[in-house]
Amino acid sequence: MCRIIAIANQKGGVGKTTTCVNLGIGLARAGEKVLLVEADAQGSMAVSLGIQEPDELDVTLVNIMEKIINDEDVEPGEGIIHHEEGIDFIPANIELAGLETSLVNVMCREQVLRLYLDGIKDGYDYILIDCMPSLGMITINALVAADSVLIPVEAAYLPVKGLQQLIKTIGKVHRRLNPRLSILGILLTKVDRRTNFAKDISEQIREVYGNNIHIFENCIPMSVRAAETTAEGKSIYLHDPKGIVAEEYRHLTGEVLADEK
Ligand SMILES: Nc1ncnc2c1ncn2[C@@H]1O[C@H](COP(=O)(O)OP(=O)(O)OP(=O)(O)O)[C@@H](O)[C@H]1O
Ligand SMILES: [Mg+2]
Repeated sequence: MCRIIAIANQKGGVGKTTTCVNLGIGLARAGEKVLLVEADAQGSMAVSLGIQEPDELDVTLVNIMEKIINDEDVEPGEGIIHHEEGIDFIPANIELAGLETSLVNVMCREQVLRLYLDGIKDGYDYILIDCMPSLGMITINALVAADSVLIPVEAAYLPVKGLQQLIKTIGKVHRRLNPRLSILGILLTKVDRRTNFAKDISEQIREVYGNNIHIFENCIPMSVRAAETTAEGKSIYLHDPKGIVAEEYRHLTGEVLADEK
């Protein structure tokens, strides 16, 4: 059965896209069939996967969502790009911002992405959705389509306030629109191992949420190697296979695989 995981945090630059790409390719390297969906007008996932000018793409998630909105058929495989590292992906670009605005007047506007993924999910073991840094209608679409949410949190400041808003939104979507939705866990990212931030933040999150929310055992260190992958257009497993970031993303992949389906 396919598991759909939204990677979300309305705070920008916390490592959502980096995690989506490296968890996705990690799962593919473990033999799983994986689709990555970019739900972000910035197009950074497309760039991270080697597409230099996402705004020049002819077919993106936007065209596919427009077809669903207009009740038109989507061809099998339409808009899906095969990546040499063993995953499929659907990129997005700036046009997604326009679509978000026009969703206001659409019937079932929260369900558009779910309707699309319902039609293709049988072909995949995992679908990961890379969300944008906002809690707008496209992110709500991702939460409605998902089974669970992975929340990357940057371990550089005390993030509980922003997390509360995100967790409240996830709760609301769970109650009103998608009873399947759960929180897969919080992943600490960009951890500076010379400081105690990661430990402090884990403790602070546990104080506020008790053991209700899983915090992944491993965390992703701050490393220029991770930052370089974005520009290189390849995963950390190719860019720096023996480094600590690749090792931590392999651990995360193992934890996600071990999580009961
Ligand atoms: N572990 C890391 N160490 C150092 N830099 C990192 C790490 N992970 C990601 N980065 C860099 O930080 C920046 C933000 O990362 P990323 O794009 O993954 O975050 P994001 O949450 O998707 O951002 P946005 O909210 O804009 O979509 C990028 O330049 C990326 O290369
Ligand atoms: Mg991103």
